[in-house]
Amino acid sequence: MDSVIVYQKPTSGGNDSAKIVPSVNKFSRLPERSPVDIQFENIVYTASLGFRKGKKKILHELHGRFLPSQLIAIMGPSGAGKSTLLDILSGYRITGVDGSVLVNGQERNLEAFRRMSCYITQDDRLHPLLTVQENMSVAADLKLGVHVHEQEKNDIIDEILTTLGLAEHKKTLTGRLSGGQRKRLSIALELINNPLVLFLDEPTTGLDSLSCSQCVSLLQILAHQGRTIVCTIHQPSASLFQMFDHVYVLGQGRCLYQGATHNIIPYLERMELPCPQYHNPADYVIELACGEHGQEKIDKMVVCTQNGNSLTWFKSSFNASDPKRAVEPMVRMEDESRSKSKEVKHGLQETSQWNQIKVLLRRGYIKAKRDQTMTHLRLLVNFFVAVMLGLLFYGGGNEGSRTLDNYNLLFACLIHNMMTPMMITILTFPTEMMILQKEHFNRWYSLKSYFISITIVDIPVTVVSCFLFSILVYLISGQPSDINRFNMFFSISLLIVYVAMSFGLMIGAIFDVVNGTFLGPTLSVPLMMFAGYGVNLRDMPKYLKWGTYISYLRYGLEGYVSAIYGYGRDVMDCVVLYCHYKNPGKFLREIAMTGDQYWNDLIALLIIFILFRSLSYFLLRWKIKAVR
Ligand SMILES: Nc1ncnc2c1ncn2[C@@H]1O[C@H](COP(=O)(O)OP(=O)(O)OP(=O)(O)O)[C@@H](O)[C@H]1O
Repeated sequence: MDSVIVYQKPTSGGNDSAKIVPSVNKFSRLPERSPVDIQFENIVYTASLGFRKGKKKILHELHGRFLPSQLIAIMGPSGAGKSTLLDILSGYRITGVDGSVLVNGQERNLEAFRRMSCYITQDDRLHPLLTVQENMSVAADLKLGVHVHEQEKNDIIDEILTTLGLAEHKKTLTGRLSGGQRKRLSIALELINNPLVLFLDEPTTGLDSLSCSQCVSLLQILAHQGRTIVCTIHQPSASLFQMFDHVYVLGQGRCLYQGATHNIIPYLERMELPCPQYHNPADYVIELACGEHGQEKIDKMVVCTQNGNSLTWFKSSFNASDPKRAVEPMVRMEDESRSKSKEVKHGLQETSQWNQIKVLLRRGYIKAKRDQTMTHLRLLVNFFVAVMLGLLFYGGGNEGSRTLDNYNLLFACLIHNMMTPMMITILTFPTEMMILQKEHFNRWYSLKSYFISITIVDIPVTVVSCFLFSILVYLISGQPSDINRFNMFFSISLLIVYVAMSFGLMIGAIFDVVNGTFLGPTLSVPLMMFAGYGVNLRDMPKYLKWGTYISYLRYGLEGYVSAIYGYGRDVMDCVVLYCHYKNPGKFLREIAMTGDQYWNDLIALLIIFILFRSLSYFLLRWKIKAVR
């Protein structure tokens, strides 16, 4: 039966959270599949503390059962293991985990389970440069597939946004939404494919009390429609606490209470730990879990709940030994997942790789258009640096007395083309990585589709900014008026930019912004040393020669020199009495370059680019698995 959802559109501007007033509004998209009963037994989580530092047991042989159509709170003091338990139940954390998770009475099939569940992280990992509508439409295109008609997708989006009180913010950029609105959008995005199970890590953190109760009452409604909704929550107010149907209290990685919310007071009385009058039971139970009333009280509670195994305090209507309920839905669930896998052959994702790439390219294009750093600033920086370098070395390109200056200019161009794209990638990718982890785990797209799309989407801005830089520097500094030489100069610049970006991607995929910003330039210094600029390639000590083969800057510099001075360039002008290097051949001999290595350098750069790109893909794949 369809249930009723309760949000009314605000009537005028101002703080909308104060105006989302319950009203009658039908949320027709009820779960079409059977409800999900989650049971877990003997869950142990052991975290590795690092090389030779041993291990730490975080969760201790936990048991528990979460029923469908209930809003469940995992509560406990900070560090009790709430997020860890949620990660394990959602299937996000798989390393270091022992014990079993049962879905409708049968061992969980992680793939089938992921198809019907979603995980909403504590920090709202959203694309700030997309509007609410754009975010929703990308999610719909990725999660509903191409067989769903556009109009149907829009109806679904409208319904969800209206339900969650976001309809009037459709055109607002996500970055400008309030904390509560962002939280609701995070939920809205995952509701698009109508999951049966929702896991939310601290959905109320950072929200004011009204937004908190709105968020929880929304979850309550969604749960009562047949979904199983599990949230971690820190220390709810008394009124918020009452909104949950079921509570699971954790302390020191063990279960102190599991049962209906209204049974917690009788439970505490039975334990001879009565909740003081006028005291919020949630506060009191957290005090107990913290050990404020003594360690023996914690131990006593763990024994009484059998570490989560006891079902005594579940609501009275619950019948644990209903075999029909335990098996039948699971059979249907398996059937659904089988029939689904017959019609969709895209791995865990709902749509084909081609569609994923298409949608991600569309999203990438919108982001690039609005991005101040990656697009506008990048174009501006290239323009200004090119003009400044051009003016500094004005007209020196064909002047025999300034050959060494011109060589310095080529090196400066090399460093610019390396540093700017590398640093931008190192600084921006870790934020993208957080969103990628969430969206990839929630099966929006495969890593391959994501990687292909970020490689393609950046091409126009990269090519335009590199071309702008190259042509300005080339013309202002008076390099040879030869279109072939310019093309050679531009091609080397573009390859250096791409190699540097891939290098930045490798660092950004593994390290955070702080470590990445340190490592990027630090690792680039030896590469500069081996470029053959300070110490030329002939004078490089034998035992360090290998460095010149692996430094992509060496191929860049050699390629530039070949483009400008190689291939039989004529003697240059000389406006003073004596120009030592007016003969390009003499200059090339002096810097130990032959000037005819352009194609070798180009191929070497291409190979390094392909190598770095492939490596960054594998590092990304490894990182995504390693965090789990
Ligand atoms: N990979 C890890 N290595 C070492 N310790 C870990 C690791 N993961 C979790 N822990 C520890 O396990 C404990 C539980 O962490 P968890 O994040 O689950 O707590 P929590 O109850 O969600 O806390 P909070 O409410 O503060 O978020 C903490 O003491 C944490 O330091």
